Amino acid sequence: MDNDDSIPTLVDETTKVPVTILTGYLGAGKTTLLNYILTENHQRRIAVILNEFAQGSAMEHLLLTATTDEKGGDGRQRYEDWLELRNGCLCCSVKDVGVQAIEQLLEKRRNHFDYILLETTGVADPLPIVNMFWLDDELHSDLILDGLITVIDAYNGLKNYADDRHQEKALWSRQVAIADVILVNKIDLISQEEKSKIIELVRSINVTAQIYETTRSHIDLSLILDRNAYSKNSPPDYLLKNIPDQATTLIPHGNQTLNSVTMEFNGQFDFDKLDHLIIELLWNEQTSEQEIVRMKAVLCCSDESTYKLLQAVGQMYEFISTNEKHCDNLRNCFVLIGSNLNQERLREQFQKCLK
Ligand SMILES: Nc1nc2c(ncn2[C@@H]2O[C@H](COP(=O)(O)OP(=O)(O)OP(=O)(O)O)[C@@H](O)[C@H]2O)c(=O)[nH]1
Repeated sequence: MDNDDSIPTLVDETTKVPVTILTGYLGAGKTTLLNYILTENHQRRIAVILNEFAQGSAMEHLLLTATTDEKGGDGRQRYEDWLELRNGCLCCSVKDVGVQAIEQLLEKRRNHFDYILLETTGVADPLPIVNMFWLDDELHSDLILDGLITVIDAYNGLKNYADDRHQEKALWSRQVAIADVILVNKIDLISQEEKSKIIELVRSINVTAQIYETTRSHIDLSLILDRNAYSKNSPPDYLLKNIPDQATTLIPHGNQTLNSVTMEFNGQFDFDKLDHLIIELLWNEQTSEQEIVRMKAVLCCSDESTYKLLQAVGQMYEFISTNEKHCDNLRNCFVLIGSNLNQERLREQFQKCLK
């Protein structure tokens, strides 16, 4: 079957409001980045949402600070709204209350903003928040996940990494692991040698993220906003280029060892088998030792003439059909990031799903 027929069933992404999630350890430079974006941005009307977890109360507060150019001139206004909401179910088939609240805000402030930046607290595990925006098309949400930016304090990065061993979940490394874009900030405070070390560490955890070195979080905004990282429109060849088949060096990590595994296969996959394997890996084989936190792939399936993309964050995953024909170039590239990943075993498991 030629899957071109299935593409119209996908929602029209152009009418949705993109959400970029901003994460990073305490003092890394997130607020500095937000201020920079709100000052420099001339393309988008951005709403900033600060996410704070009130420990123990099961209540979540969302503080919205939006900068909007209401009068079309220089009449920039800032306003704040507090939302209080109960923590919701992190399930892709039920809309999270956080998402509903943001949609209501969108409704209330219609025409006031067309882009959302959601800042998580410095000690937050970003996975549940990313999963909150992992929305099935059938839910007809106005929101669409656009990307995940992690800001790193280059000066304290190695120490933050070392401190991970005292944490149950190695939060600093997880923030690095699931990012699409990583800003290695405070570059002004470190030497060339220190810079190489921190970048090598970051790259060893996440092989695919775009890494930018910044001072005071200054960055060309076109590199971090409107990235379409989870869209059917993201070009399939971004993974097919320059991704070597390898497992990054395992880095001892106390309780956990986070690494990336990249694999290339030639041929076509049996979609049902592959889908089954992904469920196994993400739902049934997640243990405290081995956990996949991020997966991306470009692949060819036997019943389709176009490339498919696979995106997974935590336990949420989706296959996205693209318009790009693979012709006879049957390359398949997979990137998996997680703790204690065994490349040999994974390779065997994927190999068995080939036709
Ligand atoms: N030297 C230097 N200082 C920076 C840089 N970026 C930010 N800072 C300073 O670092 C401090 C922390 O920056 P913030 O932007 O508040 O960091 P944050 O990530 O929002 O911190 P939390 O709100 O605690 O999570 C501030 O005093 C900033 O002025 C940088 O590139 N170089």
